[in-house]
Amino acid sequence: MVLAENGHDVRLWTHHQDQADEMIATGKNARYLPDLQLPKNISITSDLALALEGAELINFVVPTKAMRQVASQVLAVFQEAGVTNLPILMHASKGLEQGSHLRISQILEDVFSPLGEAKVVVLSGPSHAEEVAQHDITAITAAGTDQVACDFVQEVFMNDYFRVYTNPDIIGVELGGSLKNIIALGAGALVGAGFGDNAKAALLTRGLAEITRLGVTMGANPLTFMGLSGVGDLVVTATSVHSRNWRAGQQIGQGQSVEEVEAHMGMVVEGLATAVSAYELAQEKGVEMPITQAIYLVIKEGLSIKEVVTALMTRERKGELQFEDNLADLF
Ligand SMILES: NC(=O)c1ccc[n+]([C@@H]2O[C@H](COP(=O)([O-])OP(=O)(O)OC[C@H]3O[C@@H](n4cnc5c(N)ncnc54)[C@H](O)[C@@H]3O)[C@@H](O)[C@H]2O)c1
Ligand SMILES: O=P(O)(O)OC[C@H](O)CO
Repeated sequence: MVLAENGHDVRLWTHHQDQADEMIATGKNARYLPDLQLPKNISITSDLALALEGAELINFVVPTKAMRQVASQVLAVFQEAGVTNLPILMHASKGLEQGSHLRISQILEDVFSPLGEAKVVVLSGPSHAEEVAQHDITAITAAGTDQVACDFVQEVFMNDYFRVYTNPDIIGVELGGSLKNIIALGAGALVGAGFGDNAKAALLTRGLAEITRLGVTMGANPLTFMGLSGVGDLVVTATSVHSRNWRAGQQIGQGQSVEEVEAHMGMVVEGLATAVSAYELAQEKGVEMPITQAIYLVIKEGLSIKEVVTALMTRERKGELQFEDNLADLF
């Protein structure tokens, strides 16, 4: 909707034929934004080849677990059409691939490698779709290693209610956006289990510390986690009723099983799968992530929120900074 309102011709592809038919007939997206009329310059189709023809920018926004499959479908269309020059590939999804622990841009680079080196940009930051669609003020980050591609994404998306900053640190931006969902689940779980504001503040702060710890190990710039895609997205997701991750956490904190919560949400709760991937990645890299581990134990071993909170609070004593730390050495 932002792109269309900025005057660009947009093609919206869905794999559900009936959803496409309904949107074409009504001009509305009844399932996601029932009260809003879609701009007229969005054409809707379930024909992927039609959606891709001549596109300058492709935006992938399917759940992480569907990303490789959908990207492979796009590759097949390109190969069939004899495309040799890849358009800019962009995504706005937040997660790590199960098993490989790859970031989304790495999945896209991998899938499209038969056609050469892909220019991938991620658009990530504090942004609930419901609020963007109503023109509420949003500021977000376009990150990638190709500056021209990032500038292009910034240019086409920016307007007076949607402000885009560029950032070359795609590792940090993708990890910030993915890992905050684990902490948002935890924040909802604390509320569901009856804990208060002190607990929430402690979780967000120590959550950001462990996100940064894994991020820096993976090659990110620590300052990215102080930005929109780091602390910004953490705050919006961990404190908002719009957040699926927060709501899922709240229900788990109230005693519902993970399976029940996932089945009833009707939309992806990325933090559940990301907690497992991030825990495995942290183990592999030898990075301490106690909150992620706690959420992992709730998901995989069925521990209750109260049990993991007690375990977190009674861990060995620590320093927030070390007495021998030099501020200049921290970054
Ligand atoms: N909703 C938001 O406000 C928001 C904001 C920023 C980022 N994100 C991220 O965007 C991604 C998608 O989130 P969403 O809220 O749109 O989730 P969603 O569960 O609503 O799924 C998005 C779309 O993907 C489609 N889809 C699912 N599996 C598919 C497959 N195998 N093939 C083709 N299409 C498939 C669904 O039908 C749906 O139309 C997530 O990674 C999420 O973290 C969402
Ligand atoms: O609804 P959630 O929890 O998937 O969060 C949506 C976005 O990531 C917020 O920026």
